[in-house]
Amino acid sequence: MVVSTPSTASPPIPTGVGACRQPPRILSMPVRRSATGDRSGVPMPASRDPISLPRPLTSADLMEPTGDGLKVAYQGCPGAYSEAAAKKAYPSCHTVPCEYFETAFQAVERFVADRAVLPLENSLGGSIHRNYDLLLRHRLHIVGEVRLAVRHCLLANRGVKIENLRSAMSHPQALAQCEQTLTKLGIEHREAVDDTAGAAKLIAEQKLQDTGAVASSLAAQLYGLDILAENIQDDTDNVTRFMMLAREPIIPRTDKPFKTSIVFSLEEGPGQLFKALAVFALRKINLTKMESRPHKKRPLRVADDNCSAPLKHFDYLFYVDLEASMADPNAQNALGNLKEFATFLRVLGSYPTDVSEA
Ligand SMILES: O=C(O)C(=O)Cc1ccccc1
Repeated sequence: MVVSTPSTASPPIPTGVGACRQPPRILSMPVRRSATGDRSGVPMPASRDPISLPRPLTSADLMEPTGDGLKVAYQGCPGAYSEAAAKKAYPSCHTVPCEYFETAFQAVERFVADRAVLPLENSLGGSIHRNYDLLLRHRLHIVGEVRLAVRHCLLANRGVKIENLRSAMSHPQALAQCEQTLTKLGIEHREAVDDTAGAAKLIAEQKLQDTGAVASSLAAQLYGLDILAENIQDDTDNVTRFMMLAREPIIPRTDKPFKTSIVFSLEEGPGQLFKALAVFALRKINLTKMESRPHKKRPLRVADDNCSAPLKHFDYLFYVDLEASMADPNAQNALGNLKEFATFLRVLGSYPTDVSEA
């Protein structure tokens, strides 16, 4: 097998189920870096020096990298929780702050970044629906999940006391997660902004005296704010689940716990959803999450290989997470069966389950 290196892309990450199962025999490995300098854990010699000649790829090289040199795009300012999630997934990555989620997706699509990180659900606030829609409108693949314990702090400019605060500024999810505590502290008004760290930055830059930010302790440090209260979320078990997205899927495995995220739509009619769920129940595949999104009035341009894909109308879209790997024939059969009657089906990704402490 000859490994080819794409001219502009990252080093080759094999695509498709079952690709590269055998340890590859390398005949030649061109010395080339991508425009973004992506190294993704694949050996890339810098010169013809015999000491730095390429070593054969191992299966470890084909796993998700831990992040050395990897660029990970996230929505928000430095100190946002999404950045912490990126660091948890890829400890030695470079994080790339982006103004909007859309920008983070585009950064990966245009090879400016290698991964995007996206918050999808929270143990208190539930699903972040807008981000589910983004997954469908773009062609990125879920390659990992990270569960992050979110501990909110109340931040304010030096010298400001809690009694001086009339307003709390943050991401809407963060404000919702602290609603009762903020009210108990006597803070009446809420101001929603795009991200928690962005609130901290704005309060510091504008030297606001009557507004506090709900954000991380790291944001306090980065923007020179005082921490007036810690752990202000209404529920101590406040966990957010983030997804890691990439241009190419990873090779699913069966030697460790994997999840597979899918989205599908069905014909209208009695029993359709029952039939869809039976596909998994009959094969003893556990579902860890299910979300339905009404779409009757909102046509969707679903990303596929044809960029001029027509708008499609779905009554409902069902997002389901399966406790199964796409490398498992049982899961492949289940999806094959679902495809027979679903009006639309897309596998968003098959990725290792985050079994670490949140
Ligand atoms: O605004 C942030 O810091 C984010 O990363 C989004 C978010 C907001 C609240 C909880 C978890 C993630």
